[in-house]
Amino acid sequence: MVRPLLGAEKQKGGAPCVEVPESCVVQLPSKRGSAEGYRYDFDRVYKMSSPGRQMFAEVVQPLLDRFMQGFNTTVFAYGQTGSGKTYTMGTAATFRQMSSGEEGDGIIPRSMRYIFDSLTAVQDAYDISIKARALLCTPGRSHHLCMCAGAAYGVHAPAETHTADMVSFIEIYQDDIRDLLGDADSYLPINVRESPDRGTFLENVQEVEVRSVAEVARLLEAGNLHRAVAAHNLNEHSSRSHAICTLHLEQRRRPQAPPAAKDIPRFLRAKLHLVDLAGSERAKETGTTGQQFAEGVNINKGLSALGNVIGALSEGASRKHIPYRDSKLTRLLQDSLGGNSETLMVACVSPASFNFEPTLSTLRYASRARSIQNRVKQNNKYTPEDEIAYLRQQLEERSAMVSKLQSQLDMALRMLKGAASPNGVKLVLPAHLSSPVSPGGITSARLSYSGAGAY
Ligand SMILES: Nc1ncnc2c1ncn2[C@@H]1O[C@H](COP(=O)(O)OP(=O)(O)OP(=O)(O)O)[C@@H](O)[C@H]1O
Repeated sequence: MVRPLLGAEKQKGGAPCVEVPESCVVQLPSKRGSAEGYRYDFDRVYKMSSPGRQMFAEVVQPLLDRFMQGFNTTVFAYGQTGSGKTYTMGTAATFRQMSSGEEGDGIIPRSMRYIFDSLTAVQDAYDISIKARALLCTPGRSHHLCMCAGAAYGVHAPAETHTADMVSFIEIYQDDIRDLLGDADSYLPINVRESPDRGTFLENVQEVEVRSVAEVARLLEAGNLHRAVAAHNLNEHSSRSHAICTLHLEQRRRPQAPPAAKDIPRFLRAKLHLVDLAGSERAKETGTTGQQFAEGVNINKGLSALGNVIGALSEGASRKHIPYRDSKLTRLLQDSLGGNSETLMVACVSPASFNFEPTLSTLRYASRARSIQNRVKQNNKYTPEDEIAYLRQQLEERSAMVSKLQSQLDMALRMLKGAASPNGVKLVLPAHLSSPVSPGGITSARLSYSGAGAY
């Protein structure tokens, strides 16, 4: 993704130096100005101010379709500070942008709307219930698709399935994972764990249930308020952490599914990581000191660990050890980088001539990543433990709903009993409703009135 030259870059004397001669090619001039230059081929290159709609339709949407068919998916933006990662991902989208839809929207708002719309459309057609959960935790125009072939299903979540989403939104700040929507006072450490079924996952993160784009938007907007951001010479709103928004989707065929739906997988589970990395930076150019300088050092350290993992993976089977454990970022993205995930890397670059070196480095980085071949599989294994966890969750949800209804009814009854009627209306309650309501009272409660006039 090659963003436009910014006003501040023009003022600094920057001239455009990135060429896009074809839709899949990026060129940089040679450092000495000879005709040779540097040329890189990618799956697709965008050079425009509002690439959102086209880029989403061409490269993100097909991945989301696979995600809804049970394949793990990752989209991550990489590039130097100020190159347009947050803009491209749409990480800082407000509630309004996320839920209404605008031309300049980035990948995250578009993805959320697309996923919920797709699931809702299927629900309308087939009477499917959709449920989402939100889980939150701490810390170009060029891109590369590392995709592996796999059997695709024509329709995802067809008739009579139950679906559930869980979103997590975290930041990794100075190699510390922080829950962006969780309880800031929580003392429980957030750890990266691994399991054969779930791959890498986070322990001790809060889960919040969501059922619509609006609910996810509200959570992500709130999470963004907690994200570490600061101004420096190259970006007024520079992200000081890596942000990872994760959506977990589970689809379960209903027992009463019609015979036509019997050949669809009984169970599908997949996770989608949407990652806005902090940008690589040089203190000489950003002019950072003190705390911001320390942040920059940590950002570069995490990115260098990521570079080492990509480098090792690009060597293929000859490389036995992949240094995932060198940083929390690479541990958390282990599946995305070299495991069971279809991954899209969006390499963001500035066109300004004075950013030549970081741009060249980003293109080299993306070019190496392009040779990585992941092995993906559809996640459709359904174990007895899954069934137990599902039933337990259903039970907890229903108990919570009953408690909520009880307290609402108790409150309403107290208000009714305490109110004095101006025209002599007397409220008569059944005896069992005179005291706080029992669970059985919810279905049997009836209010009756005696006396004249409306209350
Ligand atoms: N495609 C684009 N069209 C117009 N402006 C853009 C585009 N991409 C980025 N910008 C502008 O460039 C500036 C830097 O973008 P952004 O904050 O997304 O960079 P970043 O790579 O996330 O930086 P950092 O790593 O410091 O967080 C912002 O002012 C943003 O509005």
